[in-house]
Amino acid sequence: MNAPLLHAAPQVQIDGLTLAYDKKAAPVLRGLDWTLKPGQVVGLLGRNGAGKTTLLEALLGLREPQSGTVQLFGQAANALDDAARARIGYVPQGSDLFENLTPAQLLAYFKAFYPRWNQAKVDGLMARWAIPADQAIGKLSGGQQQRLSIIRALAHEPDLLILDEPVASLDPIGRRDFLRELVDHVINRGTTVVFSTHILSDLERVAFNVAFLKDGQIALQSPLDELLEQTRRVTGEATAVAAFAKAHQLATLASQAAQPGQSRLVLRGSWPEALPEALLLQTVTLDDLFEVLT
Ligand SMILES: Nc1ncnc2c1ncn2[C@@H]1O[C@H](COP(=O)(O)OP(=O)(O)OP(=O)(O)O)[C@@H](O)[C@H]1O
Repeated sequence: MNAPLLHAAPQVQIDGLTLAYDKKAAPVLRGLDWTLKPGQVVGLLGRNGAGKTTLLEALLGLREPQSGTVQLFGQAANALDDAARARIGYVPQGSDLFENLTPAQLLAYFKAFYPRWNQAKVDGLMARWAIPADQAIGKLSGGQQQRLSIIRALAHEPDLLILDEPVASLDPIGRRDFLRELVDHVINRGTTVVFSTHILSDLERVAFNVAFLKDGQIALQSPLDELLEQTRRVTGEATAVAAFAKAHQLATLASQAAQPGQSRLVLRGSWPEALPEALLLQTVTLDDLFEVLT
């Protein structure tokens, strides 16, 4: 997997994004800041209704925020020129395909818009994923439509690929094939990828970074390995846990239910070699992190 070019100019730069559907209710996105560098692969995590789709649509300039700015490749997301637009691939959560066209007609239509269209890749994926080229899209199964949407998004070899729950209606074989395509041919050529999913095991296979969306903001973004390495659940007598966290400057990610007089904290930081015997330290999984950070 390519290392992200962390010194390079960001491909996505979001500053102070606030977006509400209903002016009377709390906004879905609340002053959100987010930066994606070229080659970064980020899994976007959040509970149902947290605002992942809203964020991805705003990122693509498809939703007008109340305040804040979104820049893609240094241009305003809602006023991209054609060259910048051609560098983006998007697989939306629902099908946005023209139901009366056939897959062959749809792909021929999109081919005309993209200078960098890889027909060999399209033909290969259409055959491998067994999509009937000449049947109306409306008559394909949900999984077949999702595969077609993925082929359409990959065909022009985008530099920025936005995937909103791309595997939701794929069977296990389809998911495995898609993840393999993503790792072997998309991530390896340095594409910046944002991938929202609720299937955490998929994310562990693909995403180098994870970003947690909570209360309308990116609560935390980190390389996944680093985050798992740095985080432990610590249980013990409340004052001893607090003193330990303070002494080693560990950040509290969450406080969980414990026996009276005890506390159980999820702490993040760099851990000392020698650990006090009175405290119980446990490693955490991505599922645990999802629970405490979303
Ligand atoms: N078009 C819309 N009009 C009004 N409210 C909307 C609209 N789209 C989404 N919402 C609301 O905004 C909030 C965020 O929705 P969004 O679809 O962005 O969440 P999500 O994190 O993608 O959820 P899920 O994991 O269920 O797909 C929800 O409360 C939802 O009801």
